[in-house]
Amino acid sequence: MSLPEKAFPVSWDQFHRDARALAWRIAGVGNGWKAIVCITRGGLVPAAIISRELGIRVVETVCVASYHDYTTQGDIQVLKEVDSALLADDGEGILIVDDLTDTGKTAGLVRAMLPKAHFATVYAKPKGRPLVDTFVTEVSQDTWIYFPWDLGFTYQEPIAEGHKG
Ligand SMILES: O=P(O)(O)OC[C@H]1O[C@H](OP(=O)(O)OP(=O)(O)O)[C@H](O)[C@@H]1O
Ligand code: HPA
Ligand SMILES: [Mg+2]
Repeated sequence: MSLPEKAFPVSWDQFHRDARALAWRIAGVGNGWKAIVCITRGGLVPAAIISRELGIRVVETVCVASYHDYTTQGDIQVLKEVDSALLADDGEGILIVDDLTDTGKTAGLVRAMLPKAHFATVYAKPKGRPLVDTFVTEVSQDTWIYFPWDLGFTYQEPIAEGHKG
């Protein structure tokens, strides 16, 4: 397991604010969305917030997994496809939501299912950025984003201790 150099920890409060900021940006793009398609599991949390903010009550999932060993990406697996009723019109009027795009592999796969859908993520890294239409914050490729649902309270070593030779 190789740990990325930089850490970007996100609290629940910050995630809520960032997901709301994403909802504001999507509201500026258009309205009348037919449904949200959220990419599980990470997309479930921003999808709940966006669904509430924009009044989109039809929320579908596409279930994809690729990071099987914490920070190491393996083969991408589609565990559940999008309901065929939502595949009409190549995804026109559909809002795809995920927590982040990193290498862009997941975004590329789901985009191919719904080519005309609008793709939104809360965070984006440079490799994945060209695959999403709307995002809130970009972090560098060598940064790992720690989401609040993956974290607990632990002792933090003082900064100076970590720099001792
Ligand atoms: O741009 P990529 O390199 O494809 O990575 C981004 C994807 O990786 C994570 O999901 P993961 O597959 O770990 O599953 P999870 O959402 O269940 O945590 C994250 O939630 C994105 O969906
Ligand atoms: O930076 C990340 N953080 C959490 N999950 C992820 N899945 C891909 N990249 C990341
Ligand atoms: Mg995911």
